Amino acid sequence: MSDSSDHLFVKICGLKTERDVDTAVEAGADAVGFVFSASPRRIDAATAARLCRRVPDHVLTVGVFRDEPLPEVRSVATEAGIRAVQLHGSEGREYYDDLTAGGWTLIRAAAYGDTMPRCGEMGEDLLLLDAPVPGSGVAWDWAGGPAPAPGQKWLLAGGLTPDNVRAALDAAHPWGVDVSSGVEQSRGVKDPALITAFLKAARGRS
Ligand SMILES: O=C(O)c1ccccc1N[C@@H]1O[C@H](COP(=O)(O)O)[C@@H](O)[C@H]1O
Repeated sequence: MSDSSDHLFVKICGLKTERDVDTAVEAGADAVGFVFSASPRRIDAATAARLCRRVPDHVLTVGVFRDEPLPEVRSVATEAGIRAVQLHGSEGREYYDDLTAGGWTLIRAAAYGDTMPRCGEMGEDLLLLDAPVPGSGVAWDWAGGPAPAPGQKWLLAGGLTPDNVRAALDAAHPWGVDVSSGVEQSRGVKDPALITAFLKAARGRS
């Protein structure tokens, strides 16, 4: 993961095909995400393993989970060969400690709400602030409330698109962004042109 303060980290999530992965990598994504939870984007560990083999080392491979049992998370993450685990449910501290000990980078997803989480308080490496329903394509009020304290590593997600990502960055100043629905032609089906447009817009090259 790049630690450069002027580099915007961009994760493209919910990839299911070789074309999705190749497009995201060629467009300059820093991370690609594979969903292992109930979702139109869900893939199995064997498919993810095949896709991960196409991903160069400088791009982080992330598995997305939501309240699956810890042994299942470990087993799927191992078989898929992903390097990071993103947890979206009410997973306890034991998940973070166990998976950190196993060598995975941990991303903790939290819905934006009344209490502002702090990056690292569960042992995670990265915090992700999302809409209440993950993967719904619904945005939250990025500009309307408090953001994590400056200097924290956090990703903004929820309803981002090539058209609104610049405004979201200007309003919330996250360390990085994460998108799924906003780069799809239909629910669960990625659009290569939208993936490329999102990367260009996020990096200010539109
Ligand atoms: O994408 C899903 O279906 C999903 C399912 C379960 C947990 C997380 C999921 N996706 C995450 O949601 C955001 C992106 O949301 P959006 O579609 O761009 O609004 C991202 O963190 C995904 O990893």
